[in-house]
Amino acid sequence: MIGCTTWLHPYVFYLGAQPACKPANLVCVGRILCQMVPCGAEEVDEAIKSAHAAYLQWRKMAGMERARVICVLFIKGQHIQLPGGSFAYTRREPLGVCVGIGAWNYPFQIASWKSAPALACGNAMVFKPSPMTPVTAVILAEIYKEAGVPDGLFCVVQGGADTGTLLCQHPKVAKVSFTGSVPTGKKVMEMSAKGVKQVTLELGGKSPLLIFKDCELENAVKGALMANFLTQGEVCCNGTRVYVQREIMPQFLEKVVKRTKAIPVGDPLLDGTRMGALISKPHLEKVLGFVSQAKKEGAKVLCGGEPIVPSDPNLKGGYFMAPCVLDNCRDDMTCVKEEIFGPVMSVLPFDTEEEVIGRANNTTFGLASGVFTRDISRAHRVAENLEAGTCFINNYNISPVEVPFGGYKMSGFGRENGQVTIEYYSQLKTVVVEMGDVDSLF
Ligand SMILES: NC(=O)C1=CN([C@@H]2O[C@H](COP(=O)(O)OP(=O)(O)OC[C@H]3O[C@@H](n4cnc5c(N)ncnc54)[C@H](O)[C@@H]3O)[C@@H](O)[C@H]2O)C=CC1
Ligand SMILES: C[N+](C)(C)CCCC(=O)O
Repeated sequence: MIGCTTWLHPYVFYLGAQPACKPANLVCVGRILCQMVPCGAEEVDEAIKSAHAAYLQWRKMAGMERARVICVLFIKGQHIQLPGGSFAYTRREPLGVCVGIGAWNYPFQIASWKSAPALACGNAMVFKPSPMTPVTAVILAEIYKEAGVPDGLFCVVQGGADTGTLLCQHPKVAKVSFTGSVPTGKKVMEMSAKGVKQVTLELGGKSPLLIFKDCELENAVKGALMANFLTQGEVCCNGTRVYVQREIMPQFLEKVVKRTKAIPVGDPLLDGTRMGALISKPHLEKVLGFVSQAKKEGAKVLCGGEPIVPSDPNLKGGYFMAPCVLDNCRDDMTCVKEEIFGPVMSVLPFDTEEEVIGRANNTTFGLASGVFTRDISRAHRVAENLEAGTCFINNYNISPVEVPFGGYKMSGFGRENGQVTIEYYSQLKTVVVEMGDVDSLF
C-alpha cells in the first residue's frame, strides 16, 4: 500500500499523486519506513466528493442499519407539546462531510475518536493524519471496510499544512474536528469561520496535578508517573505541573525519583518496555532544550533529562531520552509555563488549598487537572474550582470512550467521546406541527 500513487477505492487514500511535490520520509529509529507525497487540490476535492456521494446514501439509513457496521449510540430528538394539541419535535440530523485533522502522538486513537462518532451520526469523514504518522489511519480505513462501511464514507488523505488548509477551505465540508497545537488550532478556526463551518478543537495543555499531604502517597506517586511519562510524555492532557504540599515533599521526591529511574526505556514492541523513543530528532532536541533552559532558570535535575542510546544495536538511531524530574521549580519558569510534550515532570511546593488553586489556574491552558487527597469534600471542591475540561480524582489519564474529553480556555472546545459527542456531529432540526386551523393575522 505504501508508495502507491493512485486512489485505492473504496476508502480513498492518497500516498503520492503529485509528482511536483517533494516526498517526505517517515523514519523509524533513523530508518525509512515509507515515503509519501502530500495530496493537492485535485485529490482533496475528489476525496470530499467521494465522501459526499457516500454520505447521501449513509444519512438515509436508519440507526439500526448503521449499527450493523458501527456501534450507533442512541440518537434521538425531543417531543414538545403545544397548545390545542399541536406539537413540535426535534430531529438530530447529520452535518454532511466532516474533516478530521490529527496530531502525531496518538494517531490511531485520534482517527477513531473523530471518525467513529461522525459516522455513527450519519456523516462521512475525510481524515488527514499528521505527516509524521500517516499509516495507522489507513489501517483504520481497512478495518471500517471489513466491518461493512460503504465505499468512500471514510477517506484518508495524506499531507501537511497545505493539504489541511485545502480541507478546511473546501466549500463542501460542514465541520472540521482538529487535534493539534494551539497556533494551528487558531488557523483552523479562522479558516472554518470564513465558511461558517462547525469546529471542534482539541489543543495543547499544561495541566496541574495537586498532591495534598493527606493523600495515599504510593498512589499519588504512581499517579504522578502516569500523568507525566505515559507515551514518553507526548500526551496533551499530561499533568506536568506537579504541586506537592510542602510537608510531604521529601518523601514524594524520593519515591518519584526512585520509580522514574527504574522506567525501562527501549523497544516499544517488547512487553517489558515502558517508554519508547520520541517522535523525531527535532522534537527530542526541543524537549532537551526545555531541560537545559530549566537548569539555567534555577531548576534542579533530580534524574534523567539526557539522551540515551539503548544497548540494542537496532535502536541506535532512535530518539530516546531518560525521563526527567525537575525540582526547585517556580511558576514563572519556562518548563512550568510551556507545553514540553516530552518526559519532563516539574515539581513545585505549595502550602494551602486556596493558594494552589490560584496557581494551578494561572495559565491560558485548561485541558485537564488532577488531585490526590483522602478528604472527599476537598476532592470535589478542588474539582469544582480547577479551570479544566477534566479533573481526575486520585488517579490520572483515565479516558475510556464513554467519558467526555476536551478542553477549557485555549485548550479548545467541543468534546470527544461519551454520549455528548452526538451534539458535535449532528444538527438539530425542529419540526412544528399544527393540529388545528391556521390563526392568521392577515
Ligand atoms: N487536546 C488533545 O486531544 C490533543 C492535543 N494535542 C496537541 O497537539 C500538539 C502536537 O501535535 P502536532 O502534530 O505537532 O500539532 P500541529 O498543530 O503541528 O499539527 C496537527 C495537525 O494539523 C495539521 N496542520 C498543520 N498546519 C495546518 C494548517 N495551517 N491547516 C490545517 N492543518 C494543519 C498537521 O499536518 C497535523 O495533521 C501538541 O500541542 C498537543 O498538545 C495532541 C494530542 C491530543
Ligand atoms: C488516552 N490519553 C488520555 C492518555 C490521552 C488522550 C489525549 C491525547 O491524544 O493526548
